Amino acid sequence: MTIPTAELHLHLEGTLEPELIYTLAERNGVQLPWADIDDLRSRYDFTGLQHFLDLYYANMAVLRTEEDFADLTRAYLARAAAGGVRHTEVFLDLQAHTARGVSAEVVLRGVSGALEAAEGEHGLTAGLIVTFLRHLPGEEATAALREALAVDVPLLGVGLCSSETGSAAPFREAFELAAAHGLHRVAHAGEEGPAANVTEVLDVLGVERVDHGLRSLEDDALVDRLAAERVPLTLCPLSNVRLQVVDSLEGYPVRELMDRGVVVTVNSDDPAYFGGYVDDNYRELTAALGLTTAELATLAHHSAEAAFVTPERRARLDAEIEEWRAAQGE
Ligand SMILES: Nc1ncnc2[nH]cnc12
Ligand SMILES: [Zn+2]
Repeated sequence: MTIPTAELHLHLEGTLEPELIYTLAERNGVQLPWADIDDLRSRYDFTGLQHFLDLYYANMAVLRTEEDFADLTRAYLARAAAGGVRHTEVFLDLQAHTARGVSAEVVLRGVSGALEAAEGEHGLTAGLIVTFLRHLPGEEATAALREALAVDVPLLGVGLCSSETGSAAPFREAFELAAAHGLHRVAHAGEEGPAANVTEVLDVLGVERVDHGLRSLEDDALVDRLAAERVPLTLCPLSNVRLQVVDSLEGYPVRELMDRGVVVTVNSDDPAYFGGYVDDNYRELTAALGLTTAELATLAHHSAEAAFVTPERRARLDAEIEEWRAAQGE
């Protein structure tokens, strides 16, 4: 039985599998620049974040209609549920679609409709986090949030992702607008960028969780702060290997961060690109580091603690994790 968990760092567009890219390209009459699906797959050998992002944004060209976004979301939810995900908070790069002429309404209705059906179909609760693109100007993030707020779909929060270059300060206004609307706030930082980027998103954007945050380890005082304030890090082990942020899972510092009191969680980031969904991340990390049942249960409990859910929902997830632990016989 796979470990029950919340998934808190998952880019919906990063679940776009090569097969679905080809299906949607055919459905929408989009000409792909690859010879065939194997040619596309052969390009998934990334030298770093920007190399990956270039392909990730290019592949989004096949997503055009509300049905496309609903199909993508349903495919992810079915795979996630099969892999033990009980609650998911899905990132959506809205600006990457509106920039291509797909309306916010088409995107948000397709995704949100599928997320709302997940509880009935899979017993899986889900929320939607609109992620701002850091390589674009801050005012465009604010405008994207206003567009999203004008569509009648429930939003859980906002995030910040894409290339980790430049200051996050231009996004302060967008994050303040989000806070004023009662939305949760997260941001990618300390993935390829330095520990100072983590401090910046905490202090300038007021984020409640940090996505990746691995390079926080370069600043002892920051690690102590994350632990003291119980600011969770949403780690993505397979992503970090595939984007060459770390050399291998054998040296992955998840145990070190747990031992130092940091609320670390395990997530998949862009599973269609990085060789695995969240259950694959748990399994490969366990194989590499020899994680015990108790350590795995702690990681899963961290995901419940870090999730933006009601105390009742959290308690149900914690109880499922304890049932899983008991079933392991340790
Ligand atoms: N790993 C990642 N880092 C930053 N932005 C992203 N967008 C999708 N995946 C990302
Ligand atoms: Zn990410």
